[in-house]
Amino acid sequence: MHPRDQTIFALSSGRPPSAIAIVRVSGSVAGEVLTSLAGKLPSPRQANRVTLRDAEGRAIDDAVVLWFPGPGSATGEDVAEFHVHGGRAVLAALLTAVSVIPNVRAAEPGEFTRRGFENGKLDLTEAEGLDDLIHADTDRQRRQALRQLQGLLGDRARDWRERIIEASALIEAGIDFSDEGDVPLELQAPALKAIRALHDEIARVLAAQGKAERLRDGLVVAIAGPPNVGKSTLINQLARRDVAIVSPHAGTTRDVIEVQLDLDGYPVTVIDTAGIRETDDPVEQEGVRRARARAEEADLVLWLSDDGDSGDAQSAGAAPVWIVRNKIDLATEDLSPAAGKAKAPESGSRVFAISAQRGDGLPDLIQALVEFAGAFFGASEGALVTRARQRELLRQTAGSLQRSMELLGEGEELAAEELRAASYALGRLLGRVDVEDVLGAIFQKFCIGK
Ligand SMILES: Nc1nc2c(ncn2[C@@H]2O[C@H](COP(=O)(O)OP(=O)(O)OP(=O)(O)O)[C@@H](O)[C@H]2O)c(=O)[nH]1
Ligand SMILES: [K+]
Ligand SMILES: [Mg+2]
Repeated sequence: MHPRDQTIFALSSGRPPSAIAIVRVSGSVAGEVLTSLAGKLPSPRQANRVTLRDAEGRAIDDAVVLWFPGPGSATGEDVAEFHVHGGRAVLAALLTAVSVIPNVRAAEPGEFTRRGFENGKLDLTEAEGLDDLIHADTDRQRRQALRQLQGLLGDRARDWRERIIEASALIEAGIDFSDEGDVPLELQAPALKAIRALHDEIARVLAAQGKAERLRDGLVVAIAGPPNVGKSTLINQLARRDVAIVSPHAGTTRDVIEVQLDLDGYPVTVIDTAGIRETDDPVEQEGVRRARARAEEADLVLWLSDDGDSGDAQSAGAAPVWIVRNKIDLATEDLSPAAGKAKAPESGSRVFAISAQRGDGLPDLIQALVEFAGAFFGASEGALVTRARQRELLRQTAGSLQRSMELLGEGEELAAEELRAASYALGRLLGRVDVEDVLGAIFQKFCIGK
C-alpha cells in the first residue's frame, strides 16, 4: 500500500506526562483501529467513555474516544481520537496496540494537516496560519495567525483568481471577434479596467504590510556598550528574572544572552552582550566579537553608558541606536534628557536616563520599546501577508498584471499569457498548483501529530 494511503497515528497533545493525552488516527483503517481497541465503533462526533484493550484483551486505560467519519473530519478521512491519561507507559501501550494493526503507521510531521490540505479542507495559506497559531507566543502573533487560519488571504486570493479568469475571458472574446488579431478598443477597455482594479488591490495589500512577516520572528533589541555600565542589570530588569550574571567586575558577560519578551503582545528578543572594549583576554575578545556581530544584526541597539557620553556609541548595522544613560541614582546633577545634559544624538535616535538597579526611568524606556515595536511591525493588525513566500507570489501576481496591461495594446495573446501567469502565481499561493517538494518543505516544519 502506498504510504499516502496508509492510516497514520500520532500523539497530538504535548509531551508526557500530562493529565490527558490525545492520540489521533486518520485513514481508511481508523474505524478498525477504534473497534479493535474500544470494542465497538461509537456514535459519530460524541464523546464515549470506554476501556481500551490490546489485542490480547488486556486493559490499556480508561479513556474517552471520538469517532469522526470522513469526509466531515479535520483531515477529510475517517478519524479516531483517543483521550487517555497522559502517562508515558499508558501512551507506550496505546501506541503499540495501534501500530500492530496492519496498514497503520506513525505520522510524519504535519501529515494530518497535509491530508486535510490535499482533501480540500484548507488551503495553503490557512495551513500556514495553523502552523503559526500553534507556534504563537504572544497575543498579536496569535491574532495574526488566526486571521490567516480563517482564510482571509486565501479568500482574497480566490476572488482575485476568479476575476483574472473573467478578464482573460474578455480578452479571449476580443481575440475571437477580430479576424486579423487586433482587438477593437471597445473590447479592450473593460478588460483593462478590470486588470487595473485587480492590480491596485494587490498593490495595496502589499503596501499595507509593514513588517507583518516579522511578527512571526519578533523584534531583536541588543543591549551594548562599554564594560560594567549595567547591561546585564538592565536585561534582568526587562526579563524580571536573573538571566545574566551581574558583578562589579568589568568583563563579566562573555556569551550572548537572549531573552524572549512579550511587550504588549509584540514578541521581542532582548540580547545582552559583552562590554565592548580593547582587551588582551582571548575569551573576552571572542565575547566582544560576538557582541559586535549580534548588535549588527539587531533591529534596535540600546547603547548603555554610565557617564552620559554617547560619543563612542557604535553599531555597524543599519539599526537605530538609542543612548541609555544608566546609574542616574549615583548622579548628583539632573541627567534626564529634558535637562539637556546628554548629547543630542543623530536622527532616529533617542536618549534615556535610567537606573537599571533602582528601576528609575524603566517604564519610559519600556513604553518607547512598545511604540518602536508597533511602528516596526507596521499596521500588522490588518495585515494579510505573513510570510515571505506569500509576499513573493503576490509580487509576481502584481508584476504579471502590470505587464498584461502594458501588452494589451500590442498583442492580446501576450497579455492573456501574462494573466495566466498571474493566475498561476495565485494558485501557488493557495497551494493548488504547487509541486511536491515545495509542499514537502512547508509541511515538514509542522509538529508531529498536526
Ligand atoms: N548604582 C548603580 N549601580 C548599578 C546600576 N546598574 C548596574 N549597576 C552595578 O554596576 C555593576 C556592573 O553591572 P553589570 O550589569 O554587571 O554591568 P555589565 O554592563 O553587564 O558589565 P559587563 O558584562 O562586565 O560588561 C554591578 O555592580 C551593578 O550592580 C545602577 O543603575 N545603579
Ligand atoms: K560587570
Ligand atoms: Mg554583563
